[in-house]
Amino acid sequence: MTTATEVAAGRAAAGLEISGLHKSLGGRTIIDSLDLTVEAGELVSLLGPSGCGKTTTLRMIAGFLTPDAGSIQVGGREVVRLGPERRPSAMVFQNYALWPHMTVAKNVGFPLKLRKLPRKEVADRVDAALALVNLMHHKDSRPARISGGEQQRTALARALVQEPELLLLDEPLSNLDAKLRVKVREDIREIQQRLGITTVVVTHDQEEAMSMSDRIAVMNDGRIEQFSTSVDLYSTPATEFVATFIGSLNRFEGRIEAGRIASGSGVVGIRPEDVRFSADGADDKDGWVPATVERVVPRGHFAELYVKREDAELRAYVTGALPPVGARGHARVEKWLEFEDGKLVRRGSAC
Ligand SMILES: Nc1ncnc2c1ncn2[C@@H]1O[C@H](COP(=O)(O)OP(=O)(O)OP(=O)(O)O)[C@@H](O)[C@H]1O
Repeated sequence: MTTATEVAAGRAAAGLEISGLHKSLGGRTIIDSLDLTVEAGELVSLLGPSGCGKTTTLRMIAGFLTPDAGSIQVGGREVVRLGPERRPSAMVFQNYALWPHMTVAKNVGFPLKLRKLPRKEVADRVDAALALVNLMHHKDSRPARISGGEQQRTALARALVQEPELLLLDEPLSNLDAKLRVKVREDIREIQQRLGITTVVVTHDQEEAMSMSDRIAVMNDGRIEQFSTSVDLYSTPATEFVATFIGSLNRFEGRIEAGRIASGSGVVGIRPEDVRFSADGADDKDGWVPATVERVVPRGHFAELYVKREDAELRAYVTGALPPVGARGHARVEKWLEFEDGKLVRRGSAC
């Protein structure tokens, strides 16, 4: 029998290199000269709001949609003119696209059957793929009889059984409930790392992208705004769009002067965790400005405070003892981001 390790060994890690990708649909530019390099063995998410072109990009990588211009190379080989079945990639669709009349094993083995591989080899590779996603016990079940998470794993096994050099996942968790989503994304990441398989995931969920990916390509209106690690995107967003899309932001037109929001030409962005509230002790100096708590929203392990200062209303994330609504004290902005024409120009700090 083929083991999971052999499944992995059968797969050469290959990088993906996209350059100058362009696509118009219905007379409108959907993807505009997009470049993206994914290293061998890396998991990259395409993250962005609805309609920004994530799925269109993934479908072009998979070969289901032909670009108007551009190059797509997998492992250094140009694949842009090849049909999906001739590309070294396998895609897991958002709705899984399982055949209801076939068992889990038959579903998983189907791509190999199409390639007319010997029956014994198909059986061995199906077993190995099912073992990999921990589904051997459902081998003979039909899709309707297994859970959403198990259907997702069946679809994943059907992609992995093909030993692709590149794995493509379209919104892999969108049909699962919140709790299962966390478990399945951990499973996907674990399998992806164990196999070292180059993977591109489409998602509109920033938490999902941040928890799974080596790097994230943040897309906006058919372009990549920034391509980096989640830590870097969060701390040093290149644009106001990225800063607003990744995490939460207090946004003001103007600038920070002696710890206060003052009028000016730029834009100031302040992460809620960079706002401090103190109910006692602070003086009106070092950026501490008199403030009143207007709203307290418990969020589990932290709370969101809405504090009103003379210069602005700020959202702050706080932990520990919560002040009551109406409490007076001081609030201080510890760190902030400064943007001009939508681009980051400076990171400011009160210290
Ligand atoms: N066949 C088509 N004809 C015309 N416009 C299309 C076609 N397919 C997609 N589009 C448009 O292209 C844009 C990008 O669509 P795409 O599905 O790639 O977005 P997305 O980022 O994946 O969004 P979502 O998260 O909502 O799936 C959308 O404005 C969509 O309406």
